[in-house]
Amino acid sequence: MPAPHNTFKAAIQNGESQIGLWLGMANAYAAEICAGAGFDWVVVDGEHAPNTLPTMAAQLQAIGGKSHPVVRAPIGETWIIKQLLDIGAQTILVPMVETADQAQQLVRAMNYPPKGVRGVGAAMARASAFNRIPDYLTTANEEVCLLVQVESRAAMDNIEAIAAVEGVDGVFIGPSDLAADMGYLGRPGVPVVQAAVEDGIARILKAGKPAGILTADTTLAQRYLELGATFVAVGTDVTLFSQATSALAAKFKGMPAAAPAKSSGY
Ligand SMILES: O=C(O)C(=O)C[C@H](O)[C@@H](O)CO
Repeated sequence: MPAPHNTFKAAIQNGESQIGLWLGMANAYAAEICAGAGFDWVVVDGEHAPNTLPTMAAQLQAIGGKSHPVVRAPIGETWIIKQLLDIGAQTILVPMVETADQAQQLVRAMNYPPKGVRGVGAAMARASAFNRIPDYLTTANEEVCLLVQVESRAAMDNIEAIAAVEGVDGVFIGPSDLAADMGYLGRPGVPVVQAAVEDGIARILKAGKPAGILTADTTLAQRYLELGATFVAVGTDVTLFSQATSALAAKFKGMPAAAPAKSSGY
């Protein structure tokens, strides 16, 4: 019995659009609700949400097979990736990747020897169904999926080199951090940033790798899909919840509905 088949990895490799939602509430109940909404993938965010390994594990259990969980590491450290894989994440999103060397290190972190340096602890790991998947160790490498984030000018300059690294399964553009690095903090929608994003998507695709992004702007999301982006997240649980509760309170309290912050793009 092999490691679970990574349907998300297969889908993006086949060019099948995957629509996602970002999870920032760091809560298993909220994750279960969102996973049942119908999104192809959901991001358990270890970078910007108040998550710990136990909270991320609980969310993976709650999500179950309702949607494909993509777990974002807080940073691309080998030991962190090892722990995320062991709690059962098969698809890992790593922020702030700027060079091919970094990407190569991340590929090694994702894979068991001899391909990589992932530590062998599967006998105690949720990833192996607590040692109930007899062939986990010999099949796991095929089913992990590494998504790297390019979100700075330096990273954008290196897109081809990063995408060319064998074992990088997708390249995600981070528009908020890219805008900040370009001098447009909080303004990912300005034309010069959008031009860089569109150029980046085209170059990722030309390099033969799936492209991904996050935007809560429906028009932009459709544009990115038309440009060929494959894994596109179209909102976050936090923003949806915050805006819906504010609007409901305003409706009954006779308050003016607060305009959602335009600074994030999601
Ligand atoms: O820089 C970005 O944009 C991203 O990395 C995506 C979102 O901002 C994400 O960080 C939401 O928390």
